[in-house]
Amino acid sequence: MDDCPQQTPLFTFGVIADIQYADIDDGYNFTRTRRRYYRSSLKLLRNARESWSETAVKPEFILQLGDIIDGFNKGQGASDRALHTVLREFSSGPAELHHVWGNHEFYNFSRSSLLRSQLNSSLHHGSLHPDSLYPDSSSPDSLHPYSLHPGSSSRGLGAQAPGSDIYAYSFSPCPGFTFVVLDAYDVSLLGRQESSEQYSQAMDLIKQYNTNEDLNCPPLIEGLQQRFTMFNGGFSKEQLDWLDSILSSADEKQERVTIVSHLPVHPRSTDPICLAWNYEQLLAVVQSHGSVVCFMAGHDHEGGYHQDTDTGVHHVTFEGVIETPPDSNAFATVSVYKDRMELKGRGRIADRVLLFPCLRS
Ligand SMILES: Nc1ncnc2c1ncn2[C@@H]1O[C@H](COP(=O)(O)OP(=O)(O)O)[C@@H](O)[C@H]1O
Repeated sequence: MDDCPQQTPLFTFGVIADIQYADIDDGYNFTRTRRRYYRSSLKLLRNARESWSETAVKPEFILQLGDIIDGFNKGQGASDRALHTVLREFSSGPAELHHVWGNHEFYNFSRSSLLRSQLNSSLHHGSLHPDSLYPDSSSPDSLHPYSLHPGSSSRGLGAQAPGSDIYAYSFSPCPGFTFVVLDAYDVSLLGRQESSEQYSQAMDLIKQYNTNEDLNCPPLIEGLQQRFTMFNGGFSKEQLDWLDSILSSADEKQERVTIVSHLPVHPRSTDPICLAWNYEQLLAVVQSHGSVVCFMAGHDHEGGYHQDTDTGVHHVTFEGVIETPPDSNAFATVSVYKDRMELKGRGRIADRVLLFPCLRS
């Protein structure tokens, strides 16, 4: 009997990426190779939400992997309205939300307003109030997420990244399992004030590789160096050190960890133009811990998958809603067992069984 796969999941969760809603006509990606369905993305989100509401085993939480609304909203003065529309669609869903931040979050909002918004799920997880997207902007510092210390709650919020404004935190939906939300634009030209030290450092870094006047234009047309564009970013040393400490603790407790980020970090799980700037450093941290089982990302709307041969870690890049035709879908429901995760994809997203690698001591 022991050899029979366990049939009842310990818990389930939903995943959706790159909704990029805007109340505008369809368009195309920059190279005009793929259609973007800006209004339809809301309908596909509704399909996902209805499916999650109707399933027998309700998801414990939903991972929204970033780019929830499109940057075009900003030019139309529609950022708040579009975000409100999308969050209202989510709010009737069955589960708490964990939001990841992507480049389009920063096209619409400043980092400081994001930290105070509903998109900071380390503050708001589980309770959506779409009528108050922007809590009082003079909210007291006591509301600031990083006033919390690295903790060890068995459910809900765990540790949060140090530093004044890094949006990264961990949570544990079930004993033995930890999820880590990473901030892939911690080192970036996006969301950083031009007068800031962080902006200067990001500019120094990108200019080592990209000499184009338009830094959104990749430095090369192929190869890994393409990733040094302004629509990507990376992880600071503080965030990497924080992740390292979270994973050390998970190793000790023999937990299984899933990391989520807008940007993918494995070159074989994505078009290299979508990789995080310092993906090698992130992979090195993951490699030095046995607890990580999966890395989930968005950004590359075509999706991708690779199981790292050294670590056994599954790198899943989810197909984006925005480039999914209205008669299809792009969301997933993941059932977690003690030895595996079963990913049930809908529409463009493939089904996968993600067996956990052996625990390393
Ligand atoms: N090859 C490119 N050259 C110049 N600008 C680009 C290029 N690709 C994307 N951009 C610009 O970068 C920004 C982000 O691109 P976009 O396709 O919207 O990103 P995403 O894939 O996250 O939706 C947009 O302003 C877009 O015009």
